[in-house]
Amino acid sequence: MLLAVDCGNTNTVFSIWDGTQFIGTWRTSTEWQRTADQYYVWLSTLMKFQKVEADITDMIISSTVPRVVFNLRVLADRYFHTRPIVVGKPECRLPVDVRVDAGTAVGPDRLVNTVAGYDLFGGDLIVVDFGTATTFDVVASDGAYIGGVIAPGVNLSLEALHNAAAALPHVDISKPQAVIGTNTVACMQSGIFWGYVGLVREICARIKAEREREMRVIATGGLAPLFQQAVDLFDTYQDDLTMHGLTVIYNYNKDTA
Ligand SMILES: Nc1ncnc2c1ncn2[C@@H]1O[C@H](COP(=O)(O)OP(=O)(O)O)[C@@H](O)[C@H]1O
Ligand SMILES: CC(C)(COP(=O)(O)O)[C@@H](O)C(=O)NCCC(=O)O
Ligand SMILES: [K+]
Repeated sequence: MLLAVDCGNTNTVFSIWDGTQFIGTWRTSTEWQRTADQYYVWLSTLMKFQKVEADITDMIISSTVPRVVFNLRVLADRYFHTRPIVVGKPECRLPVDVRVDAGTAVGPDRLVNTVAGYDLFGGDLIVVDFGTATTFDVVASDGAYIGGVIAPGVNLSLEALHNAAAALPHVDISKPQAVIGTNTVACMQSGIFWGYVGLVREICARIKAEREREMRVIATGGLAPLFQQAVDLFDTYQDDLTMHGLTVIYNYNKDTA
């Protein structure tokens, strides 16, 4: 079975794919110091607890944090006796083209999102990923990744306000009742929530205008549901988009090995 690992700047997600479906998914915070032994104790404990029986024989990794890959490689070698496929490394082939400026190291999560989006929906897509950063990945009609947009993440923006201004508290994001806030927390939530709605609308509209075509907008990532339920910004919300992309890339590399 396949262990797929999606490591973002905030969270790392492990999923086990039995060839047909994901039979277990677990999330931990991203810490590059975590060792292979620590990962294994954590993972095997949760698997036992949820009675997930899996003979892991293969592993694929996408990591936006280069430093964590070393210990994940040790995990693969020591506990699963396999060499992982690492997205972004030359030996990992992608089923789509990447058409960006020479020398650009595109975030592997964005490449995986592109592959997943194209596999599920075909071309002419905008994938919006609400992670630590909010990324927009533009997928051409032939499935190629042709660039995109990187904006500060929702929680990052709230943290920045709190860190930079002495009188602004730490607040969690939620949809405010009104645009005009009548207390500090409501004012901050309004600025970030409605500011983000505007950001997503404007960027998607400009991408479509630049491409001179209609494009499907897919949302994924931790905070996508908040925006999905609150306003009409996306055509589709796809919770496990990145994980799906990892299985597609894994199969592609196996088939063309
Ligand atoms: N269900 C949730 N509700 C609220 N915040 C969440 C939820 N899931 C994730 N987040 C927050 O959203 C941000 C993005 O999370 P995630 O998509 O895991 O980021 P990354 O892939 O960059 O690690 C983080 O700040 C995280 O704490
Ligand atoms: C933009 C990102 C920080 C997003 O990471 P995430 O929010 O998923 O942790 C990541 O994709 C990255 O480090 N990209 C490298 C630069 C690029 O994609 O062009
Ligand atoms: K991500």
